[in-house]
Amino acid sequence: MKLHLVAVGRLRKGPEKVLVDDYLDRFARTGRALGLPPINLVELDARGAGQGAEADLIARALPPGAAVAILDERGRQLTSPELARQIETWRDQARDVAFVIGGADGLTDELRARADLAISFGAVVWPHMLVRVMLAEQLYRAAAILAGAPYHRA
Ligand SMILES: C[S@@+](CC[C@H](N)C(=O)[O-])C[C@H]1O[C@@H](n2cnc3c(N)ncnc32)[C@H](O)[C@@H]1O
Repeated sequence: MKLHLVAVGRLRKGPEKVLVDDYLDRFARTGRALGLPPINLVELDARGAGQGAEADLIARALPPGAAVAILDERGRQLTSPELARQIETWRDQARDVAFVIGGADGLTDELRARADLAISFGAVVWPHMLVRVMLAEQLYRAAAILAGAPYHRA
């Protein structure tokens, strides 16, 4: 299994980068004992070329055969344990997974149609850099749930 986080835009030095790096480090440490690999962050820079150019970059970044989990406000609002179980299922199937976060222009209908899962963090639209932070935290939380660690207390 390989895990990829495919995101439009480059995160510069700043609070969001500190948080993303921290949660991805924690995921790597907690996931090791669970057979979960570190998350490979793929940053795509379309330099404001628009949704079509971003879609092309995303399509090229998706490993063949990988399950595609897009972040989309119109998607499903999973509980954290549900996300953890989904990741466990992909791990048990030895399935590669690509989590995809769009840029300012969002994701295309084509990508929405081909996605295996669309994850929503609520009906409101969040800035993509904050979605990256929230996803990194939820992935770490998922690993903590699977490990039975006390981080998740709900
Ligand atoms: C600024 S938003 C793009 C908004 C764009 N106007 C649209 O209609 O999709 C950038 C990216 O953040 C993610 N995103 C924003 N809000 C979200 C939410 N509530 N749940 C999940 N992902 C979200 C999506 O991947 C989106 O493509």
